[in-house]
This record gives sequence, structure tokens and C-alpha cells, in this order.
Amino acid sequence: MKMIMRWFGEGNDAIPLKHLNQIPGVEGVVWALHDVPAGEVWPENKIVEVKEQAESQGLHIEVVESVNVHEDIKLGRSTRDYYIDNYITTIERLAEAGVKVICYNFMPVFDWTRTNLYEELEDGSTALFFENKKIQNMDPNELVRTISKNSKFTMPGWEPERLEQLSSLFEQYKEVTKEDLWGNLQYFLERVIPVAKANDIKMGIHPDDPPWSVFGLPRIITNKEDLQRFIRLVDDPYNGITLCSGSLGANPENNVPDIIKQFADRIHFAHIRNVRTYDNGDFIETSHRTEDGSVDIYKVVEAYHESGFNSYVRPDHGRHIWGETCRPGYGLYDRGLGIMYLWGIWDSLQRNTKGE
Ligand SMILES: O=C(O)[C@@H](O)[C@@H](O)[C@H](O)[C@H](O)CO
Ligand SMILES: [Fe+2]
Repeated sequence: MKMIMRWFGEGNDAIPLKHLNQIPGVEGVVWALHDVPAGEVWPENKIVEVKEQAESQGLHIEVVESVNVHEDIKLGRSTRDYYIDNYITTIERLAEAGVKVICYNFMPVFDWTRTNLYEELEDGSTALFFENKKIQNMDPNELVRTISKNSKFTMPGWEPERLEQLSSLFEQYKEVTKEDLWGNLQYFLERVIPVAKANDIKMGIHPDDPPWSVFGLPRIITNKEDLQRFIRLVDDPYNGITLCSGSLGANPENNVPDIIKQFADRIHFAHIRNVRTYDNGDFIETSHRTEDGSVDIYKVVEAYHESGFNSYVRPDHGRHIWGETCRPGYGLYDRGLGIMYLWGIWDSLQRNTKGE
């Protein structure tokens, strides 16, 4: 596996690049131009700037997360072709810079959803938490306030310009069924995948987080059956998956190792993290260790290993520990510990198979 680590950019992340380079086995950054609104073409000079910064620290920029999909594409509005054209230009520019994988998602309005970014765990650390009952009675605007007031950085997936139009977006999605969303995804893929292929960039859709509908908005990438349908929309290796163990794992019915084995050849990017789930539908993010959560991370890594997985991996989120001040979920320390746990499992599996 090729270990990489998410970095939000100079002035937009509390962690200096050189610290990422000091984590054993980290070879690149997962990045994006977070200040470019969804739907706009990424400027070449800004792409080159990040490339130079990363490479000066010995890190590559082969994986981008995310090139966000404009809502008009998800809504299937008549303006979608304009935004898809822009998306395509961005793909071409990223290929030019040496990018190999683009992660994106197709969730209406909200990206990941949590009710508390700093829920306390037994050991005094804090982590992202989803309280099922709370969300059911919550006004979406209140959720936006909770997420944005908690962080001094703009949260990815919660960009102000998109959220300003919240009520109008909700209005427009009233008409959109799950089947419509599938159709709009297919339309997008049919235009984008051939370009990605011609530019040797693999596309990897991120599953919905959590993998069920929130605020009545349709969500379609939630389990094995959805992924099966997804890969057939455009049956080409370039139409692939960012397999997120924490997103899918929030639903105890998803057997993540099994899903990995089934789709291994279409997984271009792995997000590995653990969550502890509760019977009432709540879940909290935990350390990577299998014992600490409900997802069997040992079996997750084993499934990748057995499948001969040789693509990119990142520790997804981490807890906030040791007094670190950081982006919610994206501290240095717990993700660094997570990486070492993943390497520990991977290296021993390697040795065992080689019989060393
Ligand atoms: O929760 C996170 O931070 C990520 O896993 C997602 O925001 C992810 O970057 C997007 O869904 C990908 O488009
Ligand atoms: Fe993820």
C-alpha cells in the first residue's frame, strides 16, 4: 500500500508539511484547492504551487480529495454541462501536474455529517460524533452553525458559498428521487470517465457518510449493492471507488472486509478508520485499533493484503489527543498512530506470506 496523508494547504492546516514527511512510510499528500468553489476550474498556477511545496518536502501530490461536484450536476439542471466542462478541464490540468487519482462524492448538499466535533471519549480525548436522535429533530441551519463555529478553518464539504443557499437547495432537492440521483450520476460519469481514462486519472467515489439519508435528502452510495450498481454505470476500471471503512462501517450491516474483497480491483484509494457504533444509530470515531471500535481494522487491512492491493491508503480521521489544536478529525498525532497500526498489520502480513 502507498501511504499518504491529507493536508489542507499552506495557511489552511495546522500541520507543517515536513511533519507529515516524518511519519514512517508516508510518501505523499492528499490535497485540494480548498479555496476554489465547486464548479470552477482549478487555476494552473495554484496547482503548481502545491506541487512545488509538497515536492520540496519529498512528498508527491498524486491523489486529490476532492474535486467537488457542483450541485447543479447532482440536481441534473440544464446548467450541468457547463460545470461538467469545467470539471473536465480540471481533470486535464491535474493530469498535467502528475495526479493519478481523484476522489469525489455525490452526496446532495452536505458532505459528511456529525452532531458534535468534540465528543469526549473515556480517556479524555475528543472525536467526531453522530447522534441519531439529535439529527432527526435538527434544523439543517443549526447543524451548519454547529460545524462552522467549531473550527477556525473552513470545513471541507461545508464551504460557505454552498451552504449560503441552503434553503433554496433543499427546495430543489424536493423533486429529486434516488433514481433521479442515479441518473444524474450516470450522466456525469459518462462524460467524465472517458476523459479521466484518456488522461490516466482514476476516479474514486467516496461513499456517503453516514451511509443513510439525512434530512430527507437522497443518498445512493451506502452499501455493497449500491457499489455494485455504481461500478456498472460505466464499467471501466477508471470508474472506481474510494473505499472508506469508517463511512461504510457506521452501518453495522456493512461487512467492510467483505466489500473490500468484492471490489478490490476497483478501489483506487482506501480511507481507513474505525468507528464505534451503538444500537440506537449513534456512532463515534475512535482510534484505529480494532479493539477500540466496531470495525475490524485487522480484517480490513488483511482484505487489502489478500487482494494484492497496491494503491493509495490514508488514515481517515483521528481523535484529538495530547492537547493538540487542529482541524476536527485531522490532527497529526492520532492519524500518525493510526498509520503505525496499519503498517504493523501490513508488515506482519507481508512477512507471513513470504514465509520469513
Ligand atoms: O470526512 C472527511 O473528511 C472525508 O472523508 C470526506 O469529506 C471526503 O473528503 C469527501 O466526502 C470526498 O469527496
Ligand atoms: Fe473517508
